[in-house]
Amino acid sequence: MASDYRGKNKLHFGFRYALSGLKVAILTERNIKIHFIAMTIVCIMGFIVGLTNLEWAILCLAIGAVISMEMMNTALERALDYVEPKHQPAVGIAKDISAGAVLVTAIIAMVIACLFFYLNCWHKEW
Ligand SMILES: Nc1ncnc2c1ncn2[C@@H]1O[C@H](COP(=O)(O)OP(=O)(O)OP(=O)(O)O)[C@@H](O)[C@H]1O
Repeated sequence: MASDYRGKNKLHFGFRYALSGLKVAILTERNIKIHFIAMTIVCIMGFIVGLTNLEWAILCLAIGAVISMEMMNTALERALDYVEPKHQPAVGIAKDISAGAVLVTAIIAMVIACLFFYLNCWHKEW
């Protein structure tokens, strides 16, 4: 389909490939499924405690950052597995750093979510 992609429908095909990547990531990656479940729980809790518009915007950015980072981590892992299937310390370090980036983003998102829930539960005039 390379010729189609290079043709006038480039934008359409680019979007289709991106959606297909998202679908593969959700279906095949356990961690991404966990992130989506966590996102659903956080959103339900957000509705329950009544987050403000600004809090929702910040939370959406944090959730988007975690899921995007996990997808980039998956892409890197797959590319490295293809390029270097054998055990190679440099590959291990690259994968660990990439996984560390996901962890940092996920911790920050969790802190933001906990802070908003705390502020809305204990410091709100009901
Ligand atoms: N080719 C390799 N050479 C050296 N170490 C590797 C290699 N592949 C994986 N590792 C080590 O094993 C760890 C797990 O790698 P793997 O590719 O299995 O990721 P994963 O467990 O599927 O990660 P995730 O849970 O994020 O999908 C890496 O973080 C790295 O430390």
